[in-house]
Amino acid sequence: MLIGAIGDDFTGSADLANMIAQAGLATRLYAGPLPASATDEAAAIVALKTRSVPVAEAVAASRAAVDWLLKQGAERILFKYCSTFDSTPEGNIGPVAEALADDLGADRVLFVPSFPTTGRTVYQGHLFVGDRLLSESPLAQHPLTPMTDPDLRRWLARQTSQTVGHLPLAVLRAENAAAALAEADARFIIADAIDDGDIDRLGRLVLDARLVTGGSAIGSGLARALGAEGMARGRWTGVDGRAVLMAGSCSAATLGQIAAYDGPQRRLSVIEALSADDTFIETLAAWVLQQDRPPLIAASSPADEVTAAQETYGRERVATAIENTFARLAAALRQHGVLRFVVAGGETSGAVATGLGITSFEVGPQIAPGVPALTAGPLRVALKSGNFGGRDFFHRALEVLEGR
Ligand SMILES: Nc1ncnc2c1ncn2[C@@H]1O[C@H](COP(=O)(O)OP(=O)(O)OP(=O)(O)O)[C@@H](O)[C@H]1O
Ligand SMILES: O=C(O)[C@@H](O)C(=O)CO
Repeated sequence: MLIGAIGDDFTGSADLANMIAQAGLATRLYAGPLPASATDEAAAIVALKTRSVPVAEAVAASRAAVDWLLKQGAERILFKYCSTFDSTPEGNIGPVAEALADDLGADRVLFVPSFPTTGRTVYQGHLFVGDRLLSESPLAQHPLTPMTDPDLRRWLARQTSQTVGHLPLAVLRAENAAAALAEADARFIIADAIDDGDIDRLGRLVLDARLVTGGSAIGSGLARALGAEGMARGRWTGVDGRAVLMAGSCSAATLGQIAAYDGPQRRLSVIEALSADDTFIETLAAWVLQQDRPPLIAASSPADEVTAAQETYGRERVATAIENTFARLAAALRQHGVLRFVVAGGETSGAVATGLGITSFEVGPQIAPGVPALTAGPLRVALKSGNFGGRDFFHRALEVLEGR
């Protein structure tokens, strides 16, 4: 296993799997109880749910997953977090990186959140989303991990007792970058990177490191540095079976994709989700099966409606009810022979994968930057982070899952 990786959320892990697979490595995404032994793919990604859980829980789950990867023969470890460095002053990026660095005996660890294709870049130690500083982007208002400081050196330093340094762009692009890095007097180093050339430079720099951390782009830089391009890849085949689309993400991108989808649509209301019994699930499944074209079921609402529902019923309660409804619906539809599932939203995707009883996926072609087509037995699945994909994402996903 050339790359063993953990991701701190579900669709972020799928994003990483996509980037590594696109670079040419056969890749498997694990998303549930880990099997006794891994299959023989060159890259394995374990999807965790550690971004917003208490620090100790995140550290324990990450260490256990890395231990499993090492037992499967992983030659190097990649810790994937969000390209917008989603975390709080307590963690979880710093504490998890610290525990892994200790376990792996890594005396220098690079932090590479940059994902240039999606406009997330780091320059002078500051993270940009498009042409805005992170703290002036919508991420500053994130409900769980508000990113109010764009200086990643300062942000990471709050989360860890390790020394935090910086690899400036000019040094990265110079001939002697490796020597300069070797002499850095900090254990944790935030790396500048503003384009894919920088990502490739960083991929080469970390080739011999036991541990690297970052967004999904460094996964592809590393894979390319490993010469992945020439390696054999699994053959993707689509399926032309029944399909369903499910949206639980309320991001602006997902709301636009729902508005643009011209197939049959049905809303799943908060009230319905809170009181969903078996009869409701079967009725919803029957509606899906009656449609001539792939139908979309969406709970997604604009921010003010989400806030109102959360204030009335409780944030956790609403989220869990909607996620459980999608999970049960997916299980029922699977029983009725649905083979293609397209899901929008990280938490929603995790719930649906669990409902379908999937514990690992083979990674296929890219549907959109950050979103791969996935195979699990006879099923073809697309799991999309809230903010990813163009307006025609749902159509595009159905086409790719069908093999077109
Ligand atoms: N109408 C609604 N009112 C309140 N909560 C909702 C509503 N619709 C969906 N939700 C909940 O909002 C959450 C959306 O999170 P999810 O991770 O699926 O999407 P996201 O945050 O856009 O995606 P990502 O984490 O990939 O960026 C889920 O827990 C979902 O159940
Ligand atoms: O890195 C990203 O932007 C995504 O993979 C992600 O983790 C979104 O939550």
